[in-house]
Amino acid sequence: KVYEDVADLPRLHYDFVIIGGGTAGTVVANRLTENPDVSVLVLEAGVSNDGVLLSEVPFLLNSLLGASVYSWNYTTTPQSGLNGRSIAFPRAYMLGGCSAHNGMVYTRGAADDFDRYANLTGDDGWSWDGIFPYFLKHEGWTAPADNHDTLGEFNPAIHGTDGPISVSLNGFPWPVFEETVIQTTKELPDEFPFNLDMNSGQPLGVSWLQSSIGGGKRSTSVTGYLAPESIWRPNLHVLLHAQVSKLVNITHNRGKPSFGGVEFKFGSSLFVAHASKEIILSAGAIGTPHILLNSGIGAHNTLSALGIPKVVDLPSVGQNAHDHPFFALGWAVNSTQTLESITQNATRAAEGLAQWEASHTGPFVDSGIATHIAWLRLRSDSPAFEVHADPSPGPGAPHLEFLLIPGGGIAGGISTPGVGNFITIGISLSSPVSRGSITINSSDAFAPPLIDPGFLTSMFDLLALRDGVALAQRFVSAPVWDGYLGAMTPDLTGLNDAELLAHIRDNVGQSFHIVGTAAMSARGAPDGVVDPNLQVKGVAGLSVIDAAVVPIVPAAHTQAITYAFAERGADLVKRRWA
Ligand SMILES: Cc1cc2nc3c(=O)[nH]c(=O)nc-3n(C[C@H](O)[C@H](O)[C@H](O)COP(=O)(O)OP(=O)(O)OC[C@H]3O[C@@H](n4cnc5c(N)ncnc54)[C@H](O)[C@@H]3O)c2cc1C
Repeated sequence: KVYEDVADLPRLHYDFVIIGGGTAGTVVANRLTENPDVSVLVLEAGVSNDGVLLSEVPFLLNSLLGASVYSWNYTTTPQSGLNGRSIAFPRAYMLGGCSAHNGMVYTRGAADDFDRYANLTGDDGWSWDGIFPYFLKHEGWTAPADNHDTLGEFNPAIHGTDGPISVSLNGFPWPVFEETVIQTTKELPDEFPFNLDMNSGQPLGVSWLQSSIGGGKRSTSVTGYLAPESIWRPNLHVLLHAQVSKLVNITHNRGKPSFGGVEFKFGSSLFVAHASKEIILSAGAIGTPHILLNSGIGAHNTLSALGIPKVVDLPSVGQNAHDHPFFALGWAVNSTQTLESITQNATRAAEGLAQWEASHTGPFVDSGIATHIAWLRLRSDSPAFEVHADPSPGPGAPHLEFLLIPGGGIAGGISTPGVGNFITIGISLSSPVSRGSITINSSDAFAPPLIDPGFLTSMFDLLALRDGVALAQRFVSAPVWDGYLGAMTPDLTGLNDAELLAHIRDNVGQSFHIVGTAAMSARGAPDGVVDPNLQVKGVAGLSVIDAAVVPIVPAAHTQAITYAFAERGADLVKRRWA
């Protein structure tokens, strides 16, 4: 049951306390409470997602991201790689976490990404073959909202059909743009080959977009994992508006410190929830290291300077923060068939929403983020490789991602060229070298952490994005774009190299895929925060199960890996307590 008031919560003692009811936390809560003898409390700082239309309707994504009530409203530290800019850093503040608040793009990454995790951790369970069953387990493939013929748009053999998270192809067509993209794969097949399904572990090429949407509605970790059949289990309690500050009640268990309690604030009062078996941190790549640091788990020097009592010296906590830097190119087009036909036409927008409300069909069933995604490698003679060795995990993994968007002014306000009709190629660096950190500068556990994703601090990242700009221009140079494509907006064609690099630094944003801040590493490795079983090193009875454990960001948007890792993480916890 979901509780909105701590006074209604039946008790404060449970077998497991899960911190964060987000993408991963709800998966773990569901799986652990499949055993009726196990009791679980989920503490979620944010608000309810129940009936939040902005979250349910895929096309309202921009408004959702603009609504401060559903966000932690973070801002990064000044980014030296972005010419000193600080950028807004949205993170969901609601049940379901980022799954209720994200762009819904569903991509798994390259098999090479996962095989590298297996090598790094010495645990084959994190390899592509080890994780693949967990992709199938969480996924429930669903027909698109318009029930169009999907033959040739995906490979059914690699998708799950019975899992709780709906995944589908777009359910509203943009035929002129879609045909132009597909024709490009025929005219430039060596550089931009068609790939039937980018989620096979071999993503290279151009594929149709897949999203966590079912029946025209956003599918979230709440609609999937806290559906009525699980949320009414008597052994599962979820408390909203409960912000965790730190772990408390230290004892010792076989020579290791162990925390028996979780301190949280409800209203203006502090409470402690007790876990007799394990505390599971699922507060995400920002919240998890923040709570660890507040609890005395981190670099001793930093903690001492702030007067936080030291519990375990784990210098990797909060380090290794990284995301995919994102940059967009836009062009005017000679067609009225773009997203602007809705976003710049109040009558059509109102009709679209009314159609969605009546039948869950029409343009509002999709996010508008893309029709296709291209995953591409840099040329082997790229100047980027002169400043850094190839950071990609193998030849089957991309360096760059293109979101192919039938409009401008898309999610997050990435490109807002003004009145007219536009298309956008969103360029994201899939294999960033830059690293930053999540740190604290206060002993007040409720003070926000310092978020430094370290964007473009490596020259490799800047040069690779510059190659991305050239590749995007190459993409739209295929003959099929003649007569359709208008002027580039803003026009970068006249910039010299130094001006282009400066323009990239001035305009790069995030992809919202931060990971790595409580990274897993091999047992006995000097770095890392959790071992391959996701237990915090040097602490008893404490695990991390969320995107923070991913040691290197995959060439993918990060919700699919988070679901899959959470499913495996839940299995590991269950096995420990079987
Ligand atoms: C704006 C945005 C767009 C995105 N778009 C996509 C996309 O299109 N496709 C994709 O694959 N991925 C996308 N992502 C990334 C993806 O959604 C995340 O990587 C993934 O959902 C992270 O899951 P998580 O469980 O680690 O964290 P979250 O889902 O963020 O869950 C953490 C939860 O913990 C709660 N919490 C944090 N601190 C505390 C505390 N102290 N006390 C109590 N509760 C706390 C939070 O409120 C939150 O509910 C996007 C992310 C964002 C922010």
